[in-house]
Amino acid sequence: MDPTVGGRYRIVRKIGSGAFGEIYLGKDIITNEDVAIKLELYSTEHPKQLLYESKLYRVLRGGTGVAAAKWYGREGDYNALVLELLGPSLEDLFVFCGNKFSLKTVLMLADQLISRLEYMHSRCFIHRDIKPDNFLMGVGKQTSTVYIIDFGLAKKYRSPVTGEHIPFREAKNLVGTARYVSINAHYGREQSRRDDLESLGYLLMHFLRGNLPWQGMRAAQKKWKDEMVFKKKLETPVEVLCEGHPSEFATYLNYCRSLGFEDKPDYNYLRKLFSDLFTNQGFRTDNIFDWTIIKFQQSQAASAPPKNAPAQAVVNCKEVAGATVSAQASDCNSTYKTKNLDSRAPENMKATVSGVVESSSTTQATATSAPAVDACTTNVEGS
Ligand SMILES: Nc1ncnc2c1ncn2[C@@H]1O[C@H](COP(=O)(O)OP(=O)(O)OP(=O)(O)O)[C@@H](O)[C@H]1O
Repeated sequence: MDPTVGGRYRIVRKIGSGAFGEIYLGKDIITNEDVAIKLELYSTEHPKQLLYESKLYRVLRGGTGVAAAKWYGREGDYNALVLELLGPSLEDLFVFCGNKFSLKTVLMLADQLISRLEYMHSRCFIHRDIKPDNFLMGVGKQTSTVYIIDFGLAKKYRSPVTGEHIPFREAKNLVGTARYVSINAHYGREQSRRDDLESLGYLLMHFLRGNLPWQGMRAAQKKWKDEMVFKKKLETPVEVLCEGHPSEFATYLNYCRSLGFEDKPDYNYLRKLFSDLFTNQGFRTDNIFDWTIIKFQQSQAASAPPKNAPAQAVVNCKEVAGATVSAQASDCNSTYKTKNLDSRAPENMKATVSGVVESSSTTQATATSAPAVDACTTNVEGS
């Protein structure tokens, strides 16, 4: 195909892939700015997926932690969506940091992640696929900002005009990623705001603990594996899941699980829960994440024999490592990428001789459960 998209964005190289298409590093030939270009074959089974996502980007436009969508259209055999280029995902960074984040990093992330969900919910949509791969750090001046991506499974949960909530339903197919979905989603109940927040609770515990009790389950079929994950999730009391960690995490999860289907979550309460803990721990709001420190230590080790005292290192790393992380991120995060790009193959390609292994891959919505977004887009933008 033509290496230029929309007459303005030159495709440079592939940087990722997902269930519905591939993502490329691109360059705006007018401004010279780096961009991300998401491509979907026009004749795929889900030909409207990228169009749907482009509409979500329009609905969410202008929100903190939402990438700017620059262009959407057809280019040859492809649909293309040009986006602001972002940095590494929280999954990349989690692996980079040795499959664990410190309490400080988790609390700094929690604050932003709750706000991302609150914003999306305020625009009438739920995400339905909360997982570490779907949060990316920004680049340049935004290296400390968490961005929310992948709106392929997002669903309008209320009318932007009347405020009417979608009805409660049961016997729905599982939508999302088994490892992180809420218990209600496992039961086949229609998801709402509470489910995004409960998923976020599992994600935070995953970061803190380094794993979740229902990880790594094996079964011959994905359906059975999901059942095993569900069973283990049900059998694990919140207090056991959060054992050895500050009680605020159990409070968070119990609160999410206690919400009714249509309830508006008290986002301020949840943020305060974690910000009070942050303060009580004596942490400082300095945007120094675990990966910032590791990058700083690596750059120190590479340049000179490290003689600095640890305290000195922390003081310096904000300036120094901030720049380093930024430089790496704009180079498409090669430093942080630990996964083979092709490891993002759809679930059915991951079955092994011994069966399906529990992983963090997404279960896609069926065509009927992915709603049309046009009405909301028009209304939200018109309101
Ligand atoms: N704006 C962006 N800048 C840089 N990289 C991006 C951007 N958007 C997405 N990516 C990368 O491309 C990958 C695939 O993107 P995305 O998750 O949106 O696609 P998908 O086809 O919906 O994938 P999935 O199978 O996870 O649902 C992401 O994991 C991320 O690494």
